[in-house]
Amino acid sequence: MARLVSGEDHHHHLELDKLHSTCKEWGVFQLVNHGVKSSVVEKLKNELEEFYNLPMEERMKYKIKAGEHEGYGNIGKEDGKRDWADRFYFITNPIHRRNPHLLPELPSSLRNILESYFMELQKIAMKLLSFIAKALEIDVNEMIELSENGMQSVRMTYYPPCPNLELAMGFAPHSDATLITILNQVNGVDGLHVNKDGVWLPLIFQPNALVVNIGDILEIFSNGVYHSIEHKATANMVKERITVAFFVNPKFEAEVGPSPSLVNPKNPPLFKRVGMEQYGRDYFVRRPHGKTYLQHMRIEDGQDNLNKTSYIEN
Ligand SMILES: O=C(O)CCC(=O)C(=O)O
Ligand SMILES: [Fe+2]
Repeated sequence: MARLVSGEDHHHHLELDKLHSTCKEWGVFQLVNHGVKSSVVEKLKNELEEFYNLPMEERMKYKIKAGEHEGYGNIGKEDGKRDWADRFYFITNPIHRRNPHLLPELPSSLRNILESYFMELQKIAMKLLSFIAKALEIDVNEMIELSENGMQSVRMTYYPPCPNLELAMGFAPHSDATLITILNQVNGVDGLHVNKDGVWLPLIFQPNALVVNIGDILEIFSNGVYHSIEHKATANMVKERITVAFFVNPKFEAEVGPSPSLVNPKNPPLFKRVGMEQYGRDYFVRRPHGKTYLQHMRIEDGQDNLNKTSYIEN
Protein backbone atom coordinates (compact mmCIF):
# COMPACT_ATOMS: atom_id res chain seq x y z
CA MET A 1 0.00 0.00 0.00
CA ALA A 2 1.44 3.34 -1.07
CA ARG A 3 2.41 5.82 1.57
CA LEU A 4 0.27 8.82 2.19
CA VAL A 5 1.11 12.37 1.60
CA SER A 6 -1.54 14.62 2.99
CA GLY A 7 -1.96 17.85 4.86
CA GLU A 8 -4.10 19.21 7.60
CA ASP A 9 -5.67 22.12 5.78
CA HIS A 10 -5.66 20.98 2.18
CA HIS A 11 -2.14 20.32 1.03
CA HIS A 12 -0.36 23.40 2.33
CA HIS A 13 1.57 21.22 4.70
CA LEU A 14 2.94 18.68 2.29
CA GLU A 15 6.30 17.82 3.72
CA LEU A 16 8.85 18.18 0.97
CA ASP A 17 11.13 15.42 2.26
CA LYS A 18 8.24 13.02 2.40
CA LEU A 19 6.99 14.07 -1.02
CA HIS A 20 10.48 13.62 -2.45
CA SER A 21 11.00 10.14 -1.04
CA THR A 22 7.47 9.06 -2.02
CA CYS A 23 7.95 10.22 -5.62
CA LYS A 24 11.33 8.48 -5.73
CA GLU A 25 10.36 5.21 -4.13
CA TRP A 26 6.73 4.82 -5.09
CA GLY A 27 5.69 7.12 -7.91
CA VAL A 28 2.19 7.22 -6.43
CA PHE A 29 0.57 8.82 -3.40
CA GLN A 30 -2.83 9.69 -2.03
CA LEU A 31 -4.07 13.18 -1.32
CA VAL A 32 -6.56 13.02 1.48
CA ASN A 33 -7.25 16.64 2.32
CA HIS A 34 -7.28 17.93 -1.23
CA GLY A 35 -9.87 20.64 -0.79
CA VAL A 36 -12.28 19.57 -3.53
CA LYS A 37 -15.71 20.09 -1.96
CA SER A 38 -17.56 16.89 -1.18
CA SER A 39 -20.65 18.40 -2.83
CA VAL A 40 -18.72 18.63 -6.13
CA VAL A 41 -17.51 15.05 -5.84
CA GLU A 42 -21.01 13.80 -4.98
CA LYS A 43 -22.56 15.65 -7.91
CA LEU A 44 -19.87 14.32 -10.23
CA LYS A 45 -20.69 10.79 -9.13
CA ASN A 46 -24.43 11.27 -9.68
CA GLU A 47 -23.97 12.86 -13.08
CA LEU A 48 -21.60 10.16 -14.28
CA GLU A 49 -23.93 7.41 -13.07
CA GLU A 50 -26.70 9.10 -15.00
CA PHE A 51 -24.52 9.35 -18.10
CA TYR A 52 -23.62 5.66 -18.05
CA ASN A 53 -27.30 4.83 -17.66
CA LEU A 54 -28.21 6.70 -20.83
CA PRO A 55 -29.35 4.51 -23.72
CA MET A 56 -26.44 3.26 -25.83
CA GLU A 57 -27.47 5.46 -28.80
CA GLU A 58 -27.10 8.57 -26.64
CA ARG A 59 -23.62 7.59 -25.47
CA MET A 60 -22.56 6.57 -28.98
CA LYS A 61 -22.98 10.19 -30.11
CA TYR A 62 -19.53 10.64 -28.60
CA LYS A 63 -17.94 7.52 -30.05
CA ILE A 64 -14.34 7.57 -31.24
CA LYS A 65 -14.23 8.41 -34.94
CA ALA A 66 -11.92 6.59 -37.34
CA GLY A 67 -8.40 7.98 -37.11
CA GLU A 68 -9.08 9.81 -33.83
CA HIS A 69 -8.29 8.85 -30.28
CA GLU A 70 -10.62 11.17 -28.44
CA GLY A 71 -14.13 9.98 -27.71
CA TYR A 72 -16.15 7.21 -26.12
CA GLY A 73 -15.53 3.55 -26.72
CA ASN A 74 -14.47 0.07 -25.87
CA ILE A 75 -11.74 -1.86 -27.61
CA GLY A 76 -13.61 -5.17 -27.87
CA LYS A 77 -11.32 -8.14 -27.43
CA GLU A 78 -7.60 -8.24 -26.89
CA ASP A 79 -5.34 -11.20 -26.11
CA GLY A 80 -8.44 -13.37 -25.90
CA LYS A 81 -9.88 -11.24 -23.12
CA ARG A 82 -12.98 -9.15 -23.40
CA ASP A 83 -12.37 -5.44 -22.75
CA TRP A 84 -14.36 -4.80 -19.59
CA ALA A 85 -14.40 -1.03 -19.63
CA ASP A 86 -15.98 1.86 -21.50
CA ARG A 87 -13.53 4.69 -21.86
CA PHE A 88 -14.21 8.29 -22.65
CA TYR A 89 -11.10 10.30 -23.41
CA PHE A 90 -10.85 13.94 -24.43
CA ILE A 91 -8.64 17.01 -24.21
CA THR A 92 -9.82 19.61 -21.70
CA ASN A 93 -7.08 22.23 -22.01
CA PRO A 94 -6.07 24.46 -23.76
CA ILE A 95 -9.67 25.35 -24.49
CA HIS A 96 -9.11 25.87 -28.23
CA ARG A 97 -7.92 22.25 -28.50
CA ARG A 98 -11.20 20.86 -27.20
CA ASN A 99 -12.98 18.65 -29.67
CA PRO A 100 -16.28 20.45 -30.38
CA HIS A 101 -18.24 17.15 -30.50
CA LEU A 102 -17.21 15.96 -27.06
CA LEU A 103 -17.09 18.00 -23.84
CA PRO A 104 -19.05 20.95 -25.31
CA GLU A 105 -21.82 18.56 -26.43
CA LEU A 106 -22.25 16.68 -23.15
CA PRO A 107 -25.55 17.00 -21.27
CA SER A 108 -25.26 20.43 -19.62
CA SER A 109 -25.51 19.23 -16.00
CA LEU A 110 -22.65 16.78 -16.55
CA ARG A 111 -20.63 19.35 -18.47
CA ASN A 112 -21.05 21.98 -15.77
CA ILE A 113 -19.92 19.73 -12.95
CA LEU A 114 -16.98 18.49 -15.02
CA GLU A 115 -15.92 22.08 -15.69
CA SER A 116 -15.99 22.91 -11.96
CA TYR A 117 -14.16 19.71 -11.15
CA PHE A 118 -11.43 20.25 -13.78
CA MET A 119 -10.93 23.80 -12.50
CA GLU A 120 -10.36 22.48 -8.98
CA LEU A 121 -7.99 19.79 -10.22
CA GLN A 122 -6.04 22.27 -12.30
CA LYS A 123 -5.41 24.34 -9.15
CA ILE A 124 -4.34 21.28 -7.21
CA ALA A 125 -2.09 20.18 -10.07
CA MET A 126 -0.29 23.52 -10.26
CA LYS A 127 0.27 23.51 -6.50
CA LEU A 128 1.52 19.95 -6.54
CA LEU A 129 3.88 20.65 -9.44
CA SER A 130 5.31 23.64 -7.56
CA PHE A 131 5.89 21.42 -4.53
CA ILE A 132 7.49 18.84 -6.76
CA ALA A 133 9.81 21.48 -8.25
CA LYS A 134 10.82 22.45 -4.70
CA ALA A 135 11.35 18.84 -3.74
CA LEU A 136 13.56 18.41 -6.82
CA GLU A 137 15.36 21.64 -5.85
CA ILE A 138 14.71 23.29 -9.17
CA ASP A 139 13.40 26.80 -9.83
CA VAL A 140 9.61 26.76 -9.42
CA ASN A 141 9.38 29.13 -12.40
CA GLU A 142 10.85 26.46 -14.62
CA MET A 143 7.99 24.13 -13.68
CA ILE A 144 5.42 26.90 -14.11
CA GLU A 145 6.85 27.77 -17.52
CA LEU A 146 6.58 24.12 -18.55
CA SER A 147 3.09 23.38 -17.31
CA GLU A 148 1.10 26.60 -17.08
CA ASN A 149 -1.89 26.39 -19.41
CA GLY A 150 -0.56 22.94 -20.24
CA MET A 151 -2.11 20.14 -22.23
CA GLN A 152 -4.68 18.52 -20.00
CA SER A 153 -6.99 15.67 -20.78
CA VAL A 154 -9.29 13.29 -19.00
CA ARG A 155 -10.24 9.65 -19.23
CA MET A 156 -13.51 8.67 -17.61
CA THR A 157 -13.74 4.92 -17.32
CA TYR A 158 -16.75 2.77 -16.51
CA TYR A 159 -16.18 -0.84 -15.51
CA PRO A 160 -19.43 -2.82 -15.35
CA PRO A 161 -19.64 -5.49 -12.64
CA CYS A 162 -17.75 -8.49 -13.92
CA PRO A 163 -18.79 -12.02 -12.92
CA ASN A 164 -15.56 -13.59 -14.17
CA LEU A 165 -12.48 -11.46 -13.70
CA GLU A 166 -10.31 -14.15 -15.34
CA LEU A 167 -11.95 -13.70 -18.71
CA ALA A 168 -12.07 -9.92 -18.67
CA MET A 169 -9.53 -7.21 -19.20
CA GLY A 170 -9.88 -4.13 -17.06
CA PHE A 171 -7.12 -1.67 -17.69
CA ALA A 172 -3.94 -3.32 -18.96
CA PRO A 173 -0.60 -2.48 -17.25
CA HIS A 174 0.79 0.89 -18.33
CA SER A 175 2.36 4.05 -17.03
CA ASP A 176 0.73 7.36 -17.92
CA ALA A 177 2.45 9.67 -20.42
CA THR A 178 1.96 12.62 -18.08
CA LEU A 179 3.76 14.82 -15.60
CA ILE A 180 1.18 13.74 -13.06
CA THR A 181 -2.24 12.09 -13.20
CA ILE A 182 -4.91 12.75 -10.61
CA LEU A 183 -7.21 9.75 -10.30
CA ASN A 184 -10.60 9.89 -8.67
CA GLN A 185 -12.30 6.62 -7.86
CA VAL A 186 -15.66 8.31 -8.12
CA ASN A 187 -17.96 5.68 -6.60
CA GLY A 188 -15.46 4.35 -4.08
CA VAL A 189 -14.91 0.89 -5.58
CA ASP A 190 -11.27 -0.23 -5.43
CA GLY A 191 -9.56 -1.88 -8.39
CA LEU A 192 -6.29 -0.07 -9.02
CA HIS A 193 -3.07 -2.07 -8.71
CA VAL A 194 0.46 -0.69 -8.78
CA ASN A 195 3.66 -2.43 -9.74
CA LYS A 196 6.10 -1.91 -6.89
CA ASP A 197 9.48 -3.42 -7.73
CA GLY A 198 7.89 -6.19 -9.79
CA VAL A 199 5.11 -7.02 -7.33
CA TRP A 200 1.51 -6.06 -8.09
CA LEU A 201 -0.08 -4.44 -5.04
CA PRO A 202 -3.76 -3.54 -4.78
CA LEU A 203 -4.17 0.09 -3.84
CA ILE A 204 -6.70 0.63 -1.08
CA PHE A 205 -8.07 4.14 -1.40
CA GLN A 206 -8.48 6.22 1.73
CA PRO A 207 -12.07 7.54 1.90
CA ASN A 208 -12.44 10.46 -0.55
CA ALA A 209 -8.77 10.47 -1.46
CA LEU A 210 -7.41 11.44 -4.85
CA VAL A 211 -4.57 9.26 -6.07
CA VAL A 212 -1.67 11.02 -7.75
CA ASN A 213 0.41 9.01 -10.22
CA ILE A 214 3.82 10.13 -11.39
CA GLY A 215 3.87 9.88 -15.19
CA ASP A 216 6.62 9.30 -17.73
CA ILE A 217 7.13 13.00 -18.49
CA LEU A 218 7.98 13.69 -14.85
CA GLU A 219 10.40 10.77 -14.83
CA ILE A 220 12.03 12.30 -17.91
CA PHE A 221 11.93 15.87 -16.54
CA SER A 222 13.48 14.76 -13.24
CA ASN A 223 16.12 12.91 -15.29
CA GLY A 224 15.19 9.65 -13.63
CA VAL A 225 15.14 10.90 -10.03
CA TYR A 226 11.42 10.14 -9.87
CA HIS A 227 9.80 7.08 -11.38
CA SER A 228 6.55 6.82 -13.23
CA ILE A 229 4.35 4.16 -11.69
CA GLU A 230 3.14 1.22 -13.72
CA HIS A 231 -0.47 0.48 -12.86
CA LYS A 232 -3.46 -1.58 -13.99
CA ALA A 233 -7.09 -1.75 -13.02
CA THR A 234 -9.64 -4.49 -12.64
CA ALA A 235 -13.40 -4.44 -12.51
CA ASN A 236 -15.32 -5.58 -9.44
CA MET A 237 -17.36 -8.78 -9.43
CA VAL A 238 -20.53 -7.26 -8.04
CA LYS A 239 -20.29 -3.49 -8.23
CA GLU A 240 -19.77 -1.12 -11.10
CA ARG A 241 -16.60 0.95 -10.90
CA ILE A 242 -16.34 4.55 -12.14
CA THR A 243 -13.06 6.43 -12.36
CA VAL A 244 -11.94 9.80 -13.68
CA ALA A 245 -8.25 10.21 -14.51
CA PHE A 246 -7.09 13.78 -15.06
CA PHE A 247 -3.86 14.01 -17.05
CA VAL A 248 -1.54 16.95 -16.49
CA ASN A 249 1.09 17.61 -19.14
CA PRO A 250 3.46 20.33 -20.33
CA LYS A 251 2.03 22.84 -22.76
CA PHE A 252 2.02 21.83 -26.43
CA GLU A 253 4.75 24.37 -27.28
CA ALA A 254 7.10 23.02 -24.57
CA GLU A 255 9.82 20.42 -24.91
CA VAL A 256 9.67 17.14 -23.03
CA GLY A 257 13.14 16.41 -21.72
CA PRO A 258 15.33 16.42 -18.60
CA SER A 259 15.33 19.70 -16.68
CA PRO A 260 18.48 21.65 -17.62
CA SER A 261 19.01 22.37 -13.92
CA LEU A 262 19.24 18.64 -13.14
CA VAL A 263 21.71 17.82 -15.89
CA ASN A 264 25.43 18.38 -15.41
CA PRO A 265 28.68 16.55 -16.14
CA LYS A 266 28.06 14.16 -13.25
CA ASN A 267 24.44 13.63 -14.27
CA PRO A 268 24.24 13.41 -18.04
CA PRO A 269 20.77 13.42 -19.60
CA LEU A 270 19.16 9.97 -19.50
CA PHE A 271 16.36 10.87 -21.89
CA LYS A 272 15.99 12.50 -25.30
CA ARG A 273 14.19 15.76 -25.87
CA VAL A 274 11.09 16.02 -28.01
CA GLY A 275 8.34 18.62 -28.46
CA MET A 276 5.18 17.95 -26.42
CA GLU A 277 3.04 17.93 -29.56
CA GLN A 278 5.20 15.21 -31.11
CA TYR A 279 5.48 13.31 -27.83
CA GLY A 280 1.69 13.10 -27.58
CA ARG A 281 1.34 11.99 -31.19
CA ASP A 282 3.96 9.26 -30.83
CA TYR A 283 2.37 8.02 -27.62
CA PHE A 284 -0.96 7.42 -29.26
CA VAL A 285 0.52 5.43 -32.12
CA ARG A 286 1.24 2.66 -29.64
CA ARG A 287 -1.16 0.82 -27.40
CA PRO A 288 0.01 1.64 -23.86
CA HIS A 289 1.93 -1.34 -22.66
CA GLY A 290 3.93 -1.39 -19.43
CA LYS A 291 6.58 1.32 -19.50
CA THR A 292 7.66 0.64 -23.08
CA TYR A 293 7.08 4.14 -24.36
CA LEU A 294 9.41 5.59 -21.75
CA GLN A 295 12.07 3.14 -22.87
CA HIS A 296 11.84 4.63 -26.31
CA MET A 297 12.77 8.04 -24.87
CA ARG A 298 15.80 6.67 -23.04
CA ILE A 299 19.18 7.63 -24.44
CA GLU A 300 20.79 4.43 -25.61
CA ASP A 301 24.09 3.34 -24.18
CA GLY A 302 26.17 4.57 -27.11
CA GLN A 303 24.58 7.99 -27.12
CA ASP A 304 24.78 8.18 -23.37
CA ASN A 305 28.50 7.45 -23.43
CA LEU A 306 29.01 10.05 -26.10
CA ASN A 307 27.43 12.59 -23.81
CA LYS A 308 29.60 11.44 -20.93
CA THR A 309 32.84 11.66 -22.93
CA SER A 310 32.04 15.17 -24.02
CA TYR A 311 31.94 16.14 -20.35
CA ILE A 312 35.11 14.36 -19.25
CA GLU A 313 37.37 17.40 -19.68
CA ASN A 314 36.15 19.07 -16.48
O1 LIG B 1 -9.52 3.23 -13.74
C1 LIG B 1 -8.46 3.20 -13.11
O2 LIG B 1 -8.39 2.89 -11.93
C2 LIG B 1 -7.19 3.53 -13.81
C3 LIG B 1 -7.37 4.33 -15.07
C4 LIG B 1 -6.05 4.66 -15.69
O3 LIG B 1 -5.03 4.18 -15.31
C5 LIG B 1 -6.00 5.61 -16.83
O4 LIG B 1 -7.04 6.09 -17.26
O5 LIG B 1 -4.87 5.89 -17.30
FE1 LIG C 1 -3.30 5.20 -16.13
